[in-house]
Amino acid sequence: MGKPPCIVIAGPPGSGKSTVGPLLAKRLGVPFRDSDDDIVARAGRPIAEIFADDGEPAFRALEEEVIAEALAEHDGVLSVGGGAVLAEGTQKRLVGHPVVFLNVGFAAGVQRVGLSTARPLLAGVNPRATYRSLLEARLPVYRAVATIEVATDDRTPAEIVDAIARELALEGTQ
Ligand SMILES: Nc1ncnc2c1ncn2[C@@H]1O[C@H](COP(=O)(O)OP(=O)(O)OP(=O)(O)O)[C@@H](O)[C@H]1O
Ligand SMILES: O=C(O)C1=C[C@@H](O)[C@@H](O)[C@H](O)C1
Ligand SMILES: [Mg+2]
Repeated sequence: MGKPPCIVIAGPPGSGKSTVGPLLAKRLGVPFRDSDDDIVARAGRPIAEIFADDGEPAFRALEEEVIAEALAEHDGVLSVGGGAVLAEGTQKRLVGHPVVFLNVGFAAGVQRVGLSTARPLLAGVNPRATYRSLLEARLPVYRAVATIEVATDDRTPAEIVDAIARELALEGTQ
């Protein structure tokens, strides 16, 4: 038997992918990876620096590459960067994987991201407006790639892990 498809965690910045992903992996007793960490390790520079030095298209190309590798070889939970699912190649590669969409509303999301410069997409003149339009524009994309959607507002990371584990078990019975 081949390796089971890894569980993918997607969602906008501040939805908690890097927080919930490791907790879910721990609960399931499997390894965890985060595509943003893989990118930083490969480039040897922080994400904001890659955006500034090489531009967003170069970042997106690297992102698609590290995710393709992780999907092929990783046996566990993979959190992907907030914009990763916009790439058509990644959308195709996600088919057959359980994909969890961590949804977050504007108010909770703004509070969580704190609109720091570590997130280059939100480092412009009006980060709140940018964040609002990013949530709106991406919502249908997250929903299209996801097999499970979990609301994260007013839930602790532990409660979110419980909800995902329940949904995954249900999904596994279909
Ligand atoms: N359910 C939650 N309730 C309250 N705070 C949370 C929750 N989930 C995450 N956080 C906090 O929100 C912040 C952002 O979370 P995290 O870094 O996991 O988001 P992310 O989805 O990985 O974002 P990015 O796309 O920028 O990598 C962190 O400070 C984290 O502790
Ligand atoms: O939402 C996005 O487009 C991004 C989210 C982060 O996870 C990083 O991948 C990067 O800052 C871009
Ligand atoms: Mg993250």
